[in-house]
Amino acid sequence: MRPSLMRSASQLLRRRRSYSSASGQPERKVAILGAAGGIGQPLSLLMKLNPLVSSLSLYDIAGTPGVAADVSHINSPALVKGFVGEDQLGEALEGSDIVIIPAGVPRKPGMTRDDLFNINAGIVKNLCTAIAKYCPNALVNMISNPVNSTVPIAAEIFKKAGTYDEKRLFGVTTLDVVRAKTFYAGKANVHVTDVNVPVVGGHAGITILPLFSQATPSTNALSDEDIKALTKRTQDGGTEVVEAKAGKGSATLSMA
Ligand SMILES: NC(=O)c1ccc[n+]([C@@H]2O[C@H](COP(=O)([O-])OP(=O)(O)OC[C@H]3O[C@@H](n4cnc5c(N)ncnc54)[C@H](O)[C@@H]3O)[C@@H](O)[C@H]2O)c1
Ligand SMILES: O=C(O)C[C@H](O)C(=O)O
Repeated sequence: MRPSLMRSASQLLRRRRSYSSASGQPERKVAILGAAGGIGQPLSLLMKLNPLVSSLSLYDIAGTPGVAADVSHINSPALVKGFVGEDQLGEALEGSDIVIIPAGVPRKPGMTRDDLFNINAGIVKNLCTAIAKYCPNALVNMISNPVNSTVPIAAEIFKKAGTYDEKRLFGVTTLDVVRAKTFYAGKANVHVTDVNVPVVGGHAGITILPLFSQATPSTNALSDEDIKALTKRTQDGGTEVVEAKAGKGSATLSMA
């Protein structure tokens, strides 16, 4: 699962050129499902600022008219449309090149990501069924937790619909890489923008495996104990934010 997990939406946007507009510029439609949520809103902002996006489709079960009106005033090329409720899901997805899914419930303190399974599995199942119908060739970025389970659920839905392509389905775990880089830079006292840390595995607790032995720039300044502590902090990064937000959700800004 990991090779697909590490790509960001902007990397995908650069790779994918589906069709060209009259101006000769590639046009790309991005749909965000769960666009009015804690992740959805800053993600909508970032996609609107991305010059590679020509059409931005913001879907949620509530709140998207306001988010779409707000984001649409930003003076960047993407044409923004808001869609609300299941009746408008098909229209929101139609023709999408990339679908990003932060729809679902976040953790509260004391919960594991697996505790979200029952509710988020159903949400993801419905959304992926619609993706298979309305934009079967889209690249799908799964953010909804538990990612270790929602990605296989999406895969099964797409297999059943006959649209599955392992190269088009991504679990978004970039946040683990972001955290590993930040924590390593702080401990090794190197500039964070110079840092690279590969992370393999999944996106929950000990399935998150940051490979600090492969980190660059390399350093002799870190002891085995330091590496253990960095590993644990990266694995528990989500919980650190959930506890700090004290019942008001999980990571949203670092995620987007
Ligand atoms: N992969 C990661 O690294 C990562 C990081 C942070 C959070 N998450 C996960 O992302 C999810 C969203 O987190 P959040 O903080 O944005 O939550 P949130 O509650 O702030 O927002 C979720 C949004 O999803 C919408 N929604 C619910 N059911 C829907 C449906 N059927 N169709 C469309 N939209 C629907 C809600 O209306 C809400 O606007 C959670 O499951 C969380 O655990 C993943
Ligand atoms: O920890 C969570 O519940 C949200 C997300 O998966 C994270 O890593 O921050």
